[in-house]
Amino acid sequence: MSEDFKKAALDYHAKPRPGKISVEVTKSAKTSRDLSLAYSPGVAEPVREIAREPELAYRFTAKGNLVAVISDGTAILGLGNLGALASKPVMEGKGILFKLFAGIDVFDIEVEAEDPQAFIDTVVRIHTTFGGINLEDIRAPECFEIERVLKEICDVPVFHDDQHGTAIVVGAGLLNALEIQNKRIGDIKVVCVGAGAAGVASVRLLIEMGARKENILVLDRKGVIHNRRDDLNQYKAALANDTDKRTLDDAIEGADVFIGVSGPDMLTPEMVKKMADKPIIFALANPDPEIRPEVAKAARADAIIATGRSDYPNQVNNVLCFPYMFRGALDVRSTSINEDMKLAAVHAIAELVREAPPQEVLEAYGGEPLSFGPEYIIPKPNDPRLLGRVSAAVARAAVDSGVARKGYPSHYPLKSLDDIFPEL
Ligand SMILES: NC(=O)C1=CN([C@@H]2O[C@H](COP(=O)(O)OP(=O)(O)OC[C@H]3O[C@@H](n4cnc5c(N)ncnc54)[C@H](OP(=O)(O)O)[C@@H]3O)[C@@H](O)[C@H]2O)C=CC1
Ligand SMILES: CC(=O)C(=O)O
Ligand SMILES: [Mg+2]
Repeated sequence: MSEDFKKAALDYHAKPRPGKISVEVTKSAKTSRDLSLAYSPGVAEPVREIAREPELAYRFTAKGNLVAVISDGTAILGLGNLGALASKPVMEGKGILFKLFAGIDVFDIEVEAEDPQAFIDTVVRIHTTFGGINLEDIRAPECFEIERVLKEICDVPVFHDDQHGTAIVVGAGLLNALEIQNKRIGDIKVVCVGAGAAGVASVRLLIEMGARKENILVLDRKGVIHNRRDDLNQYKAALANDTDKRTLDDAIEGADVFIGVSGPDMLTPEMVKKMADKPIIFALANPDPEIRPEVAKAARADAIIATGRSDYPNQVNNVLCFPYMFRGALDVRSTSINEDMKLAAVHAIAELVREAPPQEVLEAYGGEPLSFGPEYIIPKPNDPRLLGRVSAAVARAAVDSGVARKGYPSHYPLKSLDDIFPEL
């Protein structure tokens, strides 16, 4: 990042008021009658109703459109464990994306937790406030157990975005990239650098989508995860293969696909040159990818390249998923987010690039035409069609798989954010 850009980023966060998000009032509260309805004595009525029938919290409070974005700050982007408070700009950032793209209100919550159990206890104690829980930037392997336990206890959807949001968008981008490169998912050799939240979930989902475990080499800081290593946690061990390859340099030879969810500058031009014909390179570490697209492209003109950033083509980033995953889940009052809902999101996101994007998307990206191809394998984050398509696919899958407490919404598919609150 240039010094100018760093300063611009700090100014953006500081001015004209600190931070990126605020709370808004949704009802008139000007007159004494308004105040007597909003507060005392009128507020006692919904209190009594909710005490009698807890489901009525969805009718009388903001719960049904409110998501907690919760972190302990142990894996902030690719910056590492910088503590709960330092994660707040990212959590506020997720909050604005939830609001802008799916109309969902967010409280960002940064938890000072001495261990995973303390984090779990905190979330359990506050979860009733929310319609859904988005876990964010929690390091592996702790994140897996944290999510498992919270899913078991909480009766609202719990979703670790760095795991599943990332995996879903990787899956969608890869389906399209494979089609362009004329490769089949069951045949491809994959190298995934990063065996944390994003890496483990992405590899699991790719296997669910038809990739073969024996064709996937996963690496952590110590190199290739193979079945003669005795230092693997259970999540890494489940992805270990019987292989003699030990380093990224060994593993990348002949690979069709590189997925980077680790840290900056891991992949060298020499490694890219050793990949199979028509390679696919998803260098997704934030803020700095495993290889710069211009460097990868210079090494291999036939590569399709994606990053997690907004300043290059093909932004494979979980922002394409989490707002709409929660929109769909909230609108059918789903008790969880299951595999059917995830796969529905993969296909809904992937399919959007087959159709010409709306004019507003083209204008936001410099007016250049966008058509399905190596530089357009995944929708742009500001594509308004994501709201209708992805939330509808997720809601339908929730209803069909039996985790929804309400039927498929009669006001779906959503055409815009103006449609999200149907008349009661
Ligand atoms: N584009 C997107 O949408 C997203 C991108 N990401 C990015 O992916 C990265 C990982 O995030 P997340 O999974 O949440 O983090 P985790 O902390 O859960 O996992 C990080 C993983 O990367 C490995 N790793 C880190 N540095 C290296 C290295 N130098 N060589 C090899 N492996 C390395 C770690 O190895 P070890 O296990 O040995 O410690 C670990 O397995 C971050 O940069 C994040 O910004 C994450 C989510 C979404
Ligand atoms: C995008 C995101 O969630 C991350 O980099 O952690
Ligand atoms: Mg994250």
